[in-house]
Amino acid sequence: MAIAAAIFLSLPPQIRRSPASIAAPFRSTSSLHFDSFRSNFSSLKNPNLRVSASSMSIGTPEKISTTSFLDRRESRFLHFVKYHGLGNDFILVDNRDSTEPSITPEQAVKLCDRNFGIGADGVIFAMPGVNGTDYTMRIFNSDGSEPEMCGNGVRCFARFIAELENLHGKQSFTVHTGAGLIVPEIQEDGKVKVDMGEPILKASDVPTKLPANKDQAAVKADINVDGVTWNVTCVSMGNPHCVTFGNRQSQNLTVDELNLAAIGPKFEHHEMFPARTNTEFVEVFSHEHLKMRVWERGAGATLACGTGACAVVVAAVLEGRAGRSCMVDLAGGPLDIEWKEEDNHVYMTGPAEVVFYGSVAV
Ligand SMILES: N[C@@H](CCC[C@H](N)C(=O)O)C(=O)O
Repeated sequence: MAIAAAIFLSLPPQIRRSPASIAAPFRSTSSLHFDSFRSNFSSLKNPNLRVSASSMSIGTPEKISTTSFLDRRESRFLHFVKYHGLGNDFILVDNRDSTEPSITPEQAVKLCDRNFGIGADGVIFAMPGVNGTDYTMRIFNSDGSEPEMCGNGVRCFARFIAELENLHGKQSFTVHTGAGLIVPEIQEDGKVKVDMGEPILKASDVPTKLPANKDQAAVKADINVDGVTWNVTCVSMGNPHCVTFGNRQSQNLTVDELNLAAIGPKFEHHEMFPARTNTEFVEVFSHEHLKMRVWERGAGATLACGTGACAVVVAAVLEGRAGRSCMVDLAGGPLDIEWKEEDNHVYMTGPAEVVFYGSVAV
């Protein structure tokens, strides 16, 4: 697999354009243009990794328009745009012409590799809608598994669709996902507010084998992980989450002190989670302000997890630790989450940004 053609980077924060123009980042005349690096990259150890063009210029007019770039349909090349939502990064693929993803899970693993590929937490496919929805979103994690939903991913998805369809300003879409209907809405300021639907609390549907309470939910349940008894609440946002605020040794976590790489996989593969699990470790600052670190199923430690932040607020409400509307700090930045009493839906608001676009031979 060779990475080829032009790679364009979005502007660094200090020279980013106004929010209104961020909606059309590719059309900027001042994007960093990395047409470059042939010599640098050719010396890399991976002979399959190539960036083909040959000059680097900053502040040049664009040489390839977004539309012409994404409209190319050479069969050997996969054209992509890389986005991130608070550092949770994805390779977005225009798959609107087919109901099957254009690459396999094995190819996704290679593309997501941060040393030998493009580097990402997952690959997201924009596909035709079903059952009257505008679009379908599918995603492969960086380990090739397919989750039901991705919160940061769906914000990136909305911005990707707006770019593909040349839409500006406030826009909303209905998106079919493995978690059912999800409705992202691009706001005037460029952030994306997403109706993430209702949380699933029934333990067997999360799924978890942990003991349930009278409402069939696993709330404040004890789980032994590697000799430590953790107190957890399990929530599905379409995908499974195990949320913890502490363990027997430390009732209130200081999340920066955790060795996530050591403890995360032990939760992910714990026998109490038949579909594996995402795990959120949470510190409570106040009733409206939480901080979390996440170990994601199929992707490991990531800088942010949208479904995870939603699950955290639901769990915090169920445990009486926070109100229904919270700011959740993640390693990549904050998300605003609200679990509305009126409709029982969770709403997530946060950014989604282009990183670069390019092509890869597959
Ligand atoms: N980072 C995502 C979640 C992606 C899926 C997750 N790894 C899973 O397997 O469930 C988010 O922002 O929600």
